[in-house]
Amino acid sequence: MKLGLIGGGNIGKFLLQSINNDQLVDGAQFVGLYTRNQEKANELAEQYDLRSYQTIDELIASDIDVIVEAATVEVVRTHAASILTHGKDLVVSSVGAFSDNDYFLQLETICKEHGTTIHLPSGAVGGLDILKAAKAIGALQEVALTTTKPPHALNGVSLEKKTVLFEGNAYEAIKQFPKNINVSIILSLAGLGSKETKVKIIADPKASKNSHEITAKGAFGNVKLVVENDPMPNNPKTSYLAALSVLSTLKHKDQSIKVG
Ligand SMILES: NC(=O)C1=CN([C@@H]2O[C@H](COP(=O)(O)OP(=O)(O)OC[C@H]3O[C@@H](n4cnc5c(N)ncnc54)[C@H](O)[C@@H]3O)[C@@H](O)[C@H]2O)C=CC1
Ligand SMILES: O=C([O-])CC(=O)C(=O)O
Repeated sequence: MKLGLIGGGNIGKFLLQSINNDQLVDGAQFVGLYTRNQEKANELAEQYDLRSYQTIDELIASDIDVIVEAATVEVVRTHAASILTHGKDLVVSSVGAFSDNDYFLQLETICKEHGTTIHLPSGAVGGLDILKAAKAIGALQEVALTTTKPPHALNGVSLEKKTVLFEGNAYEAIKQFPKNINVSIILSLAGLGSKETKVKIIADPKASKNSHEITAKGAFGNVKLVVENDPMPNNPKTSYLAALSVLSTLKHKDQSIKVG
């Protein structure tokens, strides 16, 4: 499996190290990369033995099977359709790009026309299996997410006390916090949609972890799940689990037996 990477930040570098160096995904290798900073791109290309491209379009046109995005919501919105029409599968980190249902359906149609697949990893949360199972018979009634992070992992403002920065639905949350609340959109996609998924974002100067509390109820009963994430060393905004989940998606992509 020949992989192309967009984005050479935290998640991108973790994937390069895990796949090209540590060979954690059988038969897979990153062979091409685009990231915004060309100097950085060339350094990574040399370090991990792959080709760096000047534009995303050139990377898309190259001889690869799968594009892995680890950049921004905007990059996904701009390039996903082109990636899929070029016959490449797409693995997305910035799942917030799928907050709009019409856009989601548009891409689904493109996938069907071109025989391609979009993979959306669970990211820094869990519990998607429960939401999907309950939704299958329309038995899901309510989903809410409360995300608590230290202020420096949110808007960077220094705060003396715990402060609610946002309260509303996932659709508005990702507009205001595109680098912080992708998790609300994966929960929306598994469950009730971005307009019906409740979100609260709290900055807590005493917090050392990125925590996500998910509650849901329906005909199945109810669930409460708290994920207390350690941040990645070089980007406190991103939890380690988010990077692990992208790696896991790649590891299981073509497996014959699917778990969950
Ligand atoms: N699904 C989830 O649960 C989570 C998703 N994320 C999202 O994953 C994405 C990647 O996260 P990190 O690696 O931690 O971010 P990062 O900020 O460390 O790295 C982003 C990389 O993308 C590059 N970039 C920015 N704009 C670009 C453009 N227009 N074209 C190409 N490259 C561009 C930057 O230069 C940087 O190398 C972010 O959108 C982040 O919000 C992060 C955590 C959890
Ligand atoms: O990494 C996390 O804990 C969550 C995050 O940034 C996001 O969902 O965008």
